[in-house]
Amino acid sequence: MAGAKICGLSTAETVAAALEGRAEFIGFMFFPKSPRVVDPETAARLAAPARGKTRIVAVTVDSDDALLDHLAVLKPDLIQLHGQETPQRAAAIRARTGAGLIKVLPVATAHDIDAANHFDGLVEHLMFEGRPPPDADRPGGIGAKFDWGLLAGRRWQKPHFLAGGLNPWNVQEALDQSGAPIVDVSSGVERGAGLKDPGLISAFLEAVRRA
Ligand SMILES: O=C(O)c1ccccc1NCC(=O)[C@H](O)[C@H](O)COP(=O)(O)O
Repeated sequence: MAGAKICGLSTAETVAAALEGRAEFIGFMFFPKSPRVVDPETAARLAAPARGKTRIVAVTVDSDDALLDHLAVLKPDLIQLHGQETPQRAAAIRARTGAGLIKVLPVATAHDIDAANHFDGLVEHLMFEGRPPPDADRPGGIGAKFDWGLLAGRRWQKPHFLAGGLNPWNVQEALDQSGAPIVDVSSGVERGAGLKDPGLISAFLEAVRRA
């Protein structure tokens, strides 16, 4: 069975829905322009009932060291690198924080997937997400899909994530086409910008379980 991550949580009700549906990962967003942004103290409060039951992920975009240090109040299991971080910067973040890393690679073509080789073994998980259009105001969480078949038969040292444009109605097809071991969703379980819906979270996790 595939694993699932529910990303961009900002309320106790939606954290509870993710836990109830047995999400393996939950994500909190620390990119200031995101409609899902929370501060580290709020994330720590929301994450308290989840600790030890699921893996807690802090999503960052080309973060400076001050934010990384501030994330200590959350004690994330993993830090998601969603910007232009190089392998050298990823190694420095791992050393500074002691957290495992998820490195996100934006994908439009098969060539984009090769970039993963620079991070394989260095990070705990790779994540492949549809490449946002050039005029997007943020590098993720906008429902951008790619050809899921590009991942078929591909494996790296640790299980990888598929992300971008998934929802309760297409996740089975995405898993069938990609063979991805873990899926990640944000806007596909929302009823409005940044507003996660507990019912959609449950439906997504149920669809992953059934796939
Ligand atoms: O969610 C955001 O606003 C965001 C901003 C900047 C970087 C990353 C962001 N989100 C990351 C994610 O939530 C995941 O990549 C997500 O699974 C994919 O988003 P979606 O296509 O909306 O499901």
